[in-house]
Amino acid sequence: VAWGYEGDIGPCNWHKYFPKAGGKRQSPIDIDTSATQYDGSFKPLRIHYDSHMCSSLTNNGHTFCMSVNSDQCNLSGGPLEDKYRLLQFHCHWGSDDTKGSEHTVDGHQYAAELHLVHWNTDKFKSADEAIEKNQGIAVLTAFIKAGKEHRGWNHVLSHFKDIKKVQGTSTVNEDFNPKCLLPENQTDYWTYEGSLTTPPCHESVRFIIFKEVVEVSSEQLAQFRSLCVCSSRKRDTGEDEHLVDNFRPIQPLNGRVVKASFQ
Ligand SMILES: C[C@@H](NC(=O)c1ccc(Cl)c(S(N)(=O)=O)c1)c1ccccc1O
Ligand SMILES: [Zn+2]
Repeated sequence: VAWGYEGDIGPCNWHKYFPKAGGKRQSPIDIDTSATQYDGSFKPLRIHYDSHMCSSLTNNGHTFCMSVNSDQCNLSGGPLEDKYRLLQFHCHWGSDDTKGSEHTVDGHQYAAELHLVHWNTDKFKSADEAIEKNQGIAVLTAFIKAGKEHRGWNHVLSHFKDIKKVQGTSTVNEDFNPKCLLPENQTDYWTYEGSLTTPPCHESVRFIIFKEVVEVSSEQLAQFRSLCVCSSRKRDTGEDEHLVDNFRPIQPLNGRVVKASFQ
């Protein structure tokens, strides 16, 4: 079923075709820093990615998605009880630098948000199984704001011309380690239990959201916006429709508590 971020197929109607979108533990949420609870029991987060992973970059009409097929990119520790493997990473962004992130912090929205999606290899046999199950998915999340240029992002953006159109795919073989896209401080983060922020909105996700914000240049952010939604549907002026504002609105917390790894 076609879904999107505006009009009749937008987030307010997702629940009609994807019933879980109306659930009690949906994402994204606003992080009210005065209500977070410090949890001193978290072990150090262990993020072990190798860079010799062949991966492909695709424009799926909703975002760009760098899929990873390396069994050496693993995540464990922190709030996680099991070992998780990197499946893909993608971003959400806005039509200008004042909006674009899905989660907000004390009501503040950032220009973009990076999601590194991992699946639980201790409990499940495949990502397709894990994506529907509680504790199946862990997403490392970093906020992005406009500032100085980020050289690591250029490795990804350099492939965007190949995926400008929907279903465009480019193979990325160069030595690229997505760990370079994360902030330096990987000990301070918030974490809570939520859902996929896109249909089918399975309530299977543990979000781990770094407090430190990553900077990229405004020109790099503009490159995110250069992706096209679909080559077929041209606007009456004949120009491409760009993929922007692909962020879901804030969802009710419903009594969930956001834990903090720091005081
Ligand atoms: C947009 C893209 N979504 C994902 O691939 C996705 C998968 C897992 C997670 Cl955990 C997230 S998220 N945003 O919560 O981190 C997003 C998508 C494209 C096409 C069809 C369905 C579909 O879901
Ligand atoms: Zn996402």
